[in-house]
Amino acid sequence: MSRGRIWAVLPAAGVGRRMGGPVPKQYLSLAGRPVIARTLDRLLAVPGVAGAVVALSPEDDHWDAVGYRHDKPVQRVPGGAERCDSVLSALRWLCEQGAGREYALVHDAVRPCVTLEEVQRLIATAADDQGGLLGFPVRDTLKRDDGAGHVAGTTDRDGLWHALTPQLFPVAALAQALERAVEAGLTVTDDASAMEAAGVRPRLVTGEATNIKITRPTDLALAEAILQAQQH
Ligand SMILES: Nc1ccn([C@@H]2O[C@H](COP(=O)(O)OP(=O)(O)OP(=O)(O)O)[C@@H](O)[C@H]2O)c(=O)n1
Ligand SMILES: C[C@](O)(CO)[C@H](O)COP(=O)(O)O
Repeated sequence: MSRGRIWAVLPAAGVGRRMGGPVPKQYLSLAGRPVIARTLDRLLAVPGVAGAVVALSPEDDHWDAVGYRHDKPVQRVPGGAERCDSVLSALRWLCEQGAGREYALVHDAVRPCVTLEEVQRLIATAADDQGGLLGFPVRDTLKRDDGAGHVAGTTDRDGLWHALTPQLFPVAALAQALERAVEAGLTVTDDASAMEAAGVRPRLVTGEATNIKITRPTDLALAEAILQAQQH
């Protein structure tokens, strides 16, 4: 059971190198609406979510044109050089507002197909000090390469999960864990890995494989098909 308010935290300061093109992928049109607007719609529709903090590049000149409006508050903060810096910026802002003991539901701005059901499952299971993340078990056979285009071995997939977002943690605890991970020079590609480095064992909560991250050009058409399928 949640002991405090929950704030959606959206890192949205990336440049989308793998997507390419002049417009960062969070601002590309997905079925007639910017990706980031669709993602915000989904998270702010969750009854327990009080509002959102979006971390944008200091050079961002697209957000204002989106003109995003919602009954719940949406705060813009400056993002940083890496995803973890952008998340930290949003968490620091929340701490300044006195929300350090509340919860951050950190979600990539470029995962617009996340469902209400999976977010509610995460909140119902993981709103405590341990926190948790959505994920799903690896389904395919895994190969390790030898660096020269041949198979060096087959890796046991038993117990391996794909990490998704959202990831849910207490605001101040996650901020401290990320700060320490950055200071220690650790590579933290998600929020849970900073908490793991701090000795926490976040819960793995089953999410949907359709909660894709728009990363490469073909993902846009895939996301559009997923959104269409979700309407039926
Ligand atoms: N300095 C950064 C880098 C990434 N992100 C955000 O983190 C999320 C997931 O990152 P990713 O898919 O890697 O986005 P990009 O960094 O934009 O993509 P790429 O790695 O291809 O450049 C995205 O919402 C992205 O905007 C961020 O807020 N700040
Ligand atoms: C946070 C994340 O979405 C979890 O899958 C992911 O780590 C983002 O970064 P990536 O470099 O695209 O894996």
